This record gives sequence, structure tokens and C-alpha cells, in this order.
Amino acid sequence: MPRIPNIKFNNGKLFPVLGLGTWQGALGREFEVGQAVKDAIDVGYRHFDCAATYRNEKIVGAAISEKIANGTVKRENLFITSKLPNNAHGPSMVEKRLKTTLSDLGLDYLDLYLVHWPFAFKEGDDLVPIDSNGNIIFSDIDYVDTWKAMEDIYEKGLAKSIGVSNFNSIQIDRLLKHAKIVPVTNQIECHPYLNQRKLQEFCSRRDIKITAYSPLGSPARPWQKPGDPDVLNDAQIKTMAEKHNKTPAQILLRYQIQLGNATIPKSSNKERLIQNINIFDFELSPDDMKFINSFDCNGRICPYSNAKDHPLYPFQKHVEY
Ligand SMILES: NC(=O)C1=CN([C@@H]2O[C@H](COP(=O)(O)OP(=O)(O)OC[C@H]3O[C@@H](n4cnc5c(N)ncnc54)[C@H](OP(=O)(O)O)[C@@H]3O)[C@@H](O)[C@H]2O)C=CC1
Ligand SMILES: O=C1CO[C@H](CO)[C@@H](O)[C@@H]1O
Repeated sequence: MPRIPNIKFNNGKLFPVLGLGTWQGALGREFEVGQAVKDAIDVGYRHFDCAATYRNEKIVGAAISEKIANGTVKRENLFITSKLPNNAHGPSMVEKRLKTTLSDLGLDYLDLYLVHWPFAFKEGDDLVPIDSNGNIIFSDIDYVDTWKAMEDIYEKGLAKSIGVSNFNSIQIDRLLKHAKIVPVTNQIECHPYLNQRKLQEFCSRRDIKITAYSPLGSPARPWQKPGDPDVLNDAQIKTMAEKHNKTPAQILLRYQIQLGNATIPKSSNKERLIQNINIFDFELSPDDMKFINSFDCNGRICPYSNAKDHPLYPFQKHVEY
């Protein structure tokens, strides 16, 4: 089994640089995640990236519990992340929502809890509340207030680390002006077409690690259109893969590791799970890295366009990074 290295968070906690994404992008394949989690544990994964909005935490939790119960793995050797959904940003909601996630996952603490997006939706039962015109119902709760409640759950030990996701540099800067606890990570989209160099440098100066989501370009995302960028099939990535006797996916994942990021590719195929974890036995040269860096073209594939009119939408045109 390959040994997965850790990086150290600003609070001293260790974070495995490779984890399994559990968002089942492809419609109709939602139930594959349980087997994927069990296969992943069997082949050596210990870090799992979950979220309430993936609507599958009970399935993920059952798989984890089975592997703990049958002695394959111990809880203390797992690293489990989940994320606060946008409809639970109210400070009085945060602990309650986290406890639902803990109950769904069958855990009594998380290793990492993230604010999934900087913008909030109307509180209630709907993860994504919609009005009669089909628009998302926004809320104006400020992520600074949400963060105070995140600090409380950290202090209670319900999450061993806390962080953010999809925050831009201006939002992180503002958060830090009010925060007692610096987020350990910003989980953001990152792959060669959107390598996030400036945001990574910005975060690195504040000792905030990047967790790269959609590192393979999220090829099964439901909103994909013909002709959209497809980094896994990039001819130059394929050539580099041949040169290293690796697959394109392994090149894309190794790229993240050498950028200094953690990354969380999703797969529900056992062979690809094994492939994706076998990236610690080769190295991209400085020239390879420079070449892949040159592919950057602001090629965002997870823009959450339905929320683009929210005042706290992070990817507004005037925001550079
Ligand atoms: N914070 C946030 O807002 C977001 C977080 N995420 C997180 O990041 C994770 C990963 O991102 P995601 O968008 O799922 O996309 P990825 O870039 O991880 O791509 C996943 C897709 O790639 C395929 N795949 C996996 N391995 C290989 C391989 N070796 N060769 C060829 N194809 C492969 C998978 O198919 P198959 O399963 O058939 O192998 C799946 O269709 C998510 O699952 C989620 O946990 C994602 C988006 C937003
Ligand atoms: O994590 C995620 C996976 O994809 C979802 C669908 O847009 C996003 O909302 C989310 O950020």
C-alpha cells in the first residue's frame, strides 16, 4: 500500500495530501459512494472529503462504520472532512448542523469542518431553497458571524480543525481581520486550466493550505457541455503521462502534490482508486511543472452560476483571485 504523506496545518494537525472526494457528480450514480469508500479504505485511503450537500453522508458513514467495526481501520487513523451547507450559516445553526452531519457519518468528531461557500441561503429544511421563479432564496448572513460559530465548535472539540472553501482573497483577508482562529485550509477548484497560483501564494503567506478540488477537471459534472475543457484528455498531458509511464490522472494529481496542495479526486472504480493513490513513486521535473503551469487559462468548471447574483459570490469579475 502506498504511504500517503501529510502536510502540517497552522494548528499543528497533520493532513493527508491525498483523499477521496465523495461528491457523486454523475446523476444516477449517487449510491456508488458506499462501495467506493470501502474499496478506498482497503487500498490505503484514510482521508475522506464529505459534505451535507452531497446528500450521501449516511451512506459514507455506514461504509466507514463497517470498516471500523470489522477492524480494517481505526477512527484515529482516519481524516474526515465535512462542510457546513449554505442554508445553515446562522450562528445558532452551525453546531446543530454539524451534529446532524456527525450523526449521519456515525462519528463523534470531525477532523475538519469547512464553510462550504462564503454566501448563505435561507435557513430551513431545503439545502438549496428555491422560490416560485426557480431562483435560489439568498440570505444576507455574513460569513464573519458564521466563522465565530465555527470557532465555538472548534473550541468544543467537535471539529479538530476548521477552514473555508471557495473563498476569494478579499473574503479571506476580511475574515482574518475578525478571526481568533485562522482557517487551516481554503478548499478551491484547482487543475492546470485554473491553477490558482495567486490565491495559493496569498493563502500560503497566511499559512493557509490549499485543498484542490476537481483536480481531474470533474469530467462527470452534471452541467458539462460538449466542447467544454477536458484536462484529462489534454494531448500535452497525455504526452507527459507517456514520458513518465503514468496515466494522465496520475500526472494531474502529482501536479497538485508538487504545487504543495492536498487534493481529493473522486472515483468509484477500484482500479482508478488504486491508480490515483500511486503517485508517490515519481516526480515531475521543474520543466514539467513550468510547462503545466503555462496551461492556466481561467478555465473554471465549478462556478456555481445559480448563486452569481449573491453579494458574497466569490468569483465576481472585478475580483482578481
Ligand atoms: N468545495 C467544493 O465546492 C467542491 C468540492 N468538491 C470535492 O472534490 C472532489 C473531487 O472533485 P470532482 O468534482 O468530483 O472531480 P474530479 O476532478 O475528482 O473528477 C472525478 C471524475 O473523474 C473520474 N476519474 C477518477 N479517477 C480517474 C482516473 N484515474 N482516470 C480517469 N478518470 C478518473 C471519475 O470517474 P469514476 O468515478 O468512474 O472513476 C469522476 O467522474 C469531490 O468529489 C468533492 O469531494 C468538488 C467540487 C466542489
Ligand atoms: O462541492 C460541491 C460539488 O458540486 C456542487 C454542485 O454545484 C457544488 O455545489 C459544491 O460546491
